[in-house]
Amino acid sequence: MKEKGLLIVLSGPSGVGKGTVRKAIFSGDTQFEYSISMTTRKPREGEVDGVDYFFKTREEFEALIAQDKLLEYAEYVGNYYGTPVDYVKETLEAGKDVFLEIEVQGAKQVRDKFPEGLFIFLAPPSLNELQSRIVTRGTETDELIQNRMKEARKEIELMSLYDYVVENDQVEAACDRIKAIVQAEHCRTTRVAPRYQKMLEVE
Ligand SMILES: Nc1nc2c(ncn2[C@@H]2O[C@H](COP(=O)(O)OP(=O)(O)O)[C@@H](O)[C@H]2O)c(=O)[nH]1
Ligand SMILES: Nc1ncnc2c1ncn2[C@@H]1O[C@H](COP(=O)(O)OP(=O)(O)O)[C@@H](O)[C@H]1O
Repeated sequence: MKEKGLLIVLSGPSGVGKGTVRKAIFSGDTQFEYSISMTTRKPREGEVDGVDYFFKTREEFEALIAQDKLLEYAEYVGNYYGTPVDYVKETLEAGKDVFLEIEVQGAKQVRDKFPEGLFIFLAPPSLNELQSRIVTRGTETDELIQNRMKEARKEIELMSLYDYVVENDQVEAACDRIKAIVQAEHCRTTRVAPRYQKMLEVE
């Protein structure tokens, strides 16, 4: 039987650079499969349906919730965001590592369903730097920026629920740390030993 893939959850406050780091990881050769989320948020300029997100109406999203089609979902700054469960399960079963980039409420739900997942918190070098990244991105109004900073403080307090904290000081350095953590997780005794146990049983 094929060994199941690893579920990797990258979370952290809005504006810390999750999207940037994730895109950098997926721009090169990668052994991960990215799970594209569903959202009721309107597309930003340049975002493509089925690439950045699956963009849904609230009615469509609520139907997915009712049909149990989401591994987790959360309402964040007025919009729904959720992870399609079938894609995640099928990809893990196929032995591939699945990479989720989600906010903290969703990460907590995934932790309950997949305690064996690898939970990584992306942290900003400082709160000032976080705010200036959100402002520089220029996609939010002043009111939304204040909302996101309030959320960010609550999220940083939940850091200790994660297995690892990666500081996003430099994008490339953060990517390298994430890849190194995943490599180490693949070598964890509790993951590898069952395979050897099976070998011993056969021989
Ligand atoms: N719970 C959950 N959060 C998600 C999902 N997809 C994206 N998010 C998070 O929702 C938040 C808002 O995302 P977005 O509107 O794209 O703005 P961002 O702050 O630029 O990433 C971010 O923290 C994302 O990581 C998902 O499927 N589930
Ligand atoms: N390591 C970094 N150093 C400086 N700026 C960064 C870094 N990582 C991301 N950024 C910038 O911060 C802003 C927010 O990044 P983004 O990936 O949209 O965050 P998130 O997906 O967490 O909301 C963007 O303008 C991005 O270019």
